[in-house]
This record gives sequence, C-alpha cells and structure tokens, in this order.
Amino acid sequence: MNNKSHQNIRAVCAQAIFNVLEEGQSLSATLTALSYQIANKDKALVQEICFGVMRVLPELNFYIHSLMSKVLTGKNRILHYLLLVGIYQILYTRIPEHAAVGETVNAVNTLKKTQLKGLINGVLREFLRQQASLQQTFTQDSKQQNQQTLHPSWLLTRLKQAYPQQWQTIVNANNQKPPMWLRVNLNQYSVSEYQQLLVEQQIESDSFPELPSALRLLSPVGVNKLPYFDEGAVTVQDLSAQYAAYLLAPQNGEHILDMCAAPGGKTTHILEVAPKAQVLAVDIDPSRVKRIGENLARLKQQAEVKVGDGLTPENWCKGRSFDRILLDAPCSATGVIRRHPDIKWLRRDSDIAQLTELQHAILTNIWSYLKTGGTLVYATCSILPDENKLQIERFLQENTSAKLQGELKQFLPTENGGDGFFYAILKKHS
Ligand SMILES: C[S@@+](CC[C@H](N)C(=O)[O-])C[C@H]1O[C@@H](n2cnc3c(N)ncnc32)[C@H](O)[C@@H]1O
Repeated sequence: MNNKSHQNIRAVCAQAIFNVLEEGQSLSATLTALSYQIANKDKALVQEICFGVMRVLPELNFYIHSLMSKVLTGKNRILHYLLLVGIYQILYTRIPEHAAVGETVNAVNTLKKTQLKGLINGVLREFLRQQASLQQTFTQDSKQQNQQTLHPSWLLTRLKQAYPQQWQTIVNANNQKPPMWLRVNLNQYSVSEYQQLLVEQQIESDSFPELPSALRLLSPVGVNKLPYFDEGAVTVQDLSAQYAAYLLAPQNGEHILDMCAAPGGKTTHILEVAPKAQVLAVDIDPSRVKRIGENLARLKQQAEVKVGDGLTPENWCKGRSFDRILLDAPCSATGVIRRHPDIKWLRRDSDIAQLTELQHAILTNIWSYLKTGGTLVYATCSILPDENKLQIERFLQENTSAKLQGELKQFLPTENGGDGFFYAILKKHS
C-alpha cells in the first residue's frame, strides 16, 4: 500500500476500539483488517494505544463520564473512543501532551466529524486541567473499588469465588503488559547457544530451568530481530503453553492427533520433540488452519493438516485411532487476559456455560479415537474451574475407561512469568 492510504493513526485506533467494543470483533483481528491504513513505522504505537485502552478501559471511561454530562452516542459514538485514545496517550505514553491532544483533535477531520472538533479539544483540555484530582478520585474513592481492578464484575465474582486468596494477584498480573517468551528449537540450538546469539544482537534474556526450551526476553522485540527466526530457530510461545508438548510426550513413529491446533504453536512443538511422529493437526477455522501450514513451513516440518469440527470427528478421521491426542480446547481465554485485554470486554458470563458444554462434547467425541493404552492431554488457557478441574471431574465420572495420570496442573498468570493455563493428562484403559 502506498502512503496515501495511511490514515491519521488516532482515527484508526478509535475505529479499532469501536470495532471491538461496539461490533464484538477481537482486537487482533480488527487490527489485522485495518493494517493497510497504518504505516509500518506506526504499527507499534497503534498496538500500544489499542491494547492499552483495553487494559485500562474502566479508568478512561470514568474520566470521560466525569467530564461530560452526556456521553457521545449514535453516529458520534466513534468520538467517544477517540477521547479514550486521547486520554490514554496523555496518561500512559511518552507522547508530549500538546502532540497527544493536537493529533487526536486532528483525527476528528479524518473521521468526518469536523463540527465536533471543538468539543473533543475542549474535553481533552479539561482533562489536562483536572487530571490530578480525577486520578485521585479514581484510585482512592471506595465507590470505584470494582472499577479499580479494571475487570468486569462478572469475572471478578468468578475469580474471587475460585481464588479467595489469590484473586488480587491474578488481577494485578492480568493488568501488566505480558513478557515475551521464546521456545528455542532444540534440534537447532541449545538455550544457552541461542542466548549467545541474542546477546550478539543486544537482546537480553533469562532461561527457565524447569523447561529446557524456554527463554524470556527482558524487553519484547519484533520477530524480525530474532536471529534465524525465518530458519525456524525459535518460536514465540508463552512459558505455560510450552508444557503441552512435554506433557503429551510424543514418540517418533506414533500417530498423534492435535485437536484444535490452529495456528499450530503446539503442533510445531510436538514435531520438535518427536520429528518422526505422524501428526494430524485439525481445526474448525479455515483461515487459522492456513497459519498451521505457514508455521510448519517455517520450521520445515511435515504434518497432515485438516479443517474439521471436533464435534464430528467421524467426518474427518473415520476408522483411524491415535496413540496420543492433544485437545487444546476452545475456552474463555481468561488465563491470557494480559495478552488479549479485549477478552475482558468481549466475553460474557453466559459464555462460560456454553464453552464448558462445547469442551465436554469435543472431549467425549474425540475420546473414542484414542487407542487403549493411549494418552490424551486436555489443555485450556482458562483459569476458571468450570472449564478445567470440574470439566475433568465430570469426564472421569462419565467415562470409566479414563484415568487421570499425575495431578491436574492449574497455572495462574504471574507477573513476568507464564500465562494462566490448565492441563490434565488422561490415560485410556480397557
Ligand atoms: C486455544 S486455540 C488453539 C491454539 C493452538 N493449539 C496452538 O497452540 O497454536 C483453540 C482453537 O480451537 C478451534 N476450535 C473452536 N471450536 C472448534 C471445534 N468445534 N472443532 C475444532 N476446532 C475448534 C479454534 O478455531 C481455535 O483455533
């Protein structure tokens, strides 16, 4: 795309946030769709603003509701989101105030609402005048206690119930920017060898003794900065997600089903651990399935890749059976809120029961394709017991051929550590 199609980036941010909060689109998907409007040099700032607004949304809304007697609605709703973009920059970026306000006010023209330029300018300037007292009210007023957690109340209720001692730590971890973890391809480099390559690029990292492949970068970088990324030397993958392939313990020559596999983060790890395993990777979403192929190609790995529904395996794997199955089930993603803060505003309490039923149905359908003596690893990036512990307890009660191996693993998100994740290893007996 040429530069002419690049827009005022504050306007693009307001549009992206509108698409998430009014249209229910995921932030990553909407930013991909809008990316042709954003110059490469601006991409990091757009990400920073949009993800940041999602992270602190209740705080920004509190300021706007304090400053305006009537919030913007209807055809002018997009300007409400532009105001969030403006205030976020003032509070959370190093952009000088005058530039943050000036650029945000200019975006009103791009959004073809020129008649409201004065209003947007006025609200932002009033915010600058009242900033200190508004911030104090937000952080200290006991009426704002729920809002201060920056989480929706339905999720807070569930977290408090499940983790009466830890919910605050979870909420704090969810409100941080996520660390960037790498999975080193041990077929190419040891962790210490790759760390050395990183040092040569002035990229600092920590290793993590518990997992042989994991490295945490002290500050995130674009993948184009990672040595030999295109040659498959490393994959970007959170620490907790890296347990999946080790718990599955695939062996060369075995038949493995990677169910709900897209975009293939765990498929490629399975093949790094057992390069001669016969892997079938299946996912319901054709556009995401394409990305499994791209990831396999980067790592020069072979697998059978199919679009298929976990609810109807008879349509795509009739007559086959597997030594091991990884079911990385669709879930609330409540363990990865710090990576996808839009989840807080896209999910509804009622989604949890629906997801729990979907997970149960996929697990039950897929179980009959596991050989006797085989292993199934059930995984989610959720921290809610309904999708995890209670799900597995119900399955064990209903299926006498299933036995739990080892303990259930519920990882909670930790600051600078891994995401929230859950694993259960199930063995099939006759
Ligand atoms: C947690 S993501 C998988 C991440 C992947 N395993 C990885 O490591 O890269 C869950 C996946 O489940 C897929 N999915 C949702 N419902 C499904 C269904 N009924 N059958 C198959 N896949 C489904 C989604 O398209 C999504 O890609």
